[in-house]
Amino acid sequence: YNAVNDAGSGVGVLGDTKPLNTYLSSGTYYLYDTTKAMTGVIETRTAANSTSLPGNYSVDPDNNFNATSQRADVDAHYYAGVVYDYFKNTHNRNSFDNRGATIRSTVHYSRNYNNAFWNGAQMVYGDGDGTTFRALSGALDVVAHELTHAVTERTAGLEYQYQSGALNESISDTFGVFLDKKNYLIGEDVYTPNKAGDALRSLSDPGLYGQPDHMNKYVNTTADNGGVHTNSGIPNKAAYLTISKLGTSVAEKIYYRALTVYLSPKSNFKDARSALLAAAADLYGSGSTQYSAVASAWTQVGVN
Ligand SMILES: O=C(O)[C@H](CCc1ccccc1)CC1(C(=O)N[C@@H](Cc2c[nH]c3ccccc23)C(=O)O)CCCC1
Ligand SMILES: [Zn+2]
Repeated sequence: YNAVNDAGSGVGVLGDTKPLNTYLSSGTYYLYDTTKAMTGVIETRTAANSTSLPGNYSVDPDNNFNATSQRADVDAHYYAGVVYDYFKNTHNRNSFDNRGATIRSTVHYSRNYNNAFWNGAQMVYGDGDGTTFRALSGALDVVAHELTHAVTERTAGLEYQYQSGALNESISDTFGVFLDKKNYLIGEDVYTPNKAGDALRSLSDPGLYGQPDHMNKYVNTTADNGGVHTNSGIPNKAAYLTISKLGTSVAEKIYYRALTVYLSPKSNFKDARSALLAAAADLYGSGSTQYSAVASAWTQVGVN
């Protein structure tokens, strides 16, 4: 039972090779990363197209996870490590609970499953049907979105309905953009694999994918827990305006402080404006250009 950490390698959903932190035990390599300063580990499992969780560990005989069937496993494991490192290195947060909790992912959930989710205990990813989605763990912004739900649950605890739910959604999309800096899109790497240039959501132009970008376009509905994936367009637009003005390294400090110090379960969009302003004032002063950029962003989306 020689349990040592091994520098494995794997091929991801987009066919790219990447290093993997694996674990050798009794001649088998596991997607089980013990290299982080956690009490827990980062572990990746497969549901093997069933819906039973957490499923069995993803394993390989030679530490080269390069089978097509392993691509979703590779990216879920690798990107979970990237997101762990982001919260630790950028915000000094040790896993989603700030106490080094194990980060567990399960891939190959169900059959042709065009979605992903955090179920309160772990991340779960479908393989997609190959038309609407390819394996959803293949997108860093999706993995960051899901793990940020866990952080939000342990901090602000934003109730997943109506405005607090849309805010919860927007926080996850915003940290998705903090991690996946190449653009202001969500899910573009895994959405409609046969169609280039589109995405699930756009923070810079929420209207592109049917989301409101101003309070006067707020959608009153009971569907989707009160339209949490629709009305997130409004705080998403404010986040875009803030990030494009201040840059990621300033914006992410303001957002993280608002999330962990000022937001609470029933916070609405107006409370979010106040929370972000309070965070900006703490970090840069109430007369700062950072403070006025946040104020301007929320005024532009009709939240004063
Ligand atoms: O984490 C979330 O907010 C979404 C969780 C959705 C879910 C909730 C409860 C049980 C199962 C699934 C998953 C993601 C999401 O935004 N899903 C949207 C859009 C979407 C994805 N696949 C779909 C298939 C049909 C309709 C909508 C969708 C949704 O479920 O609305 C986040 C990033 C990408 C996937
Ligand atoms: Zn979400």
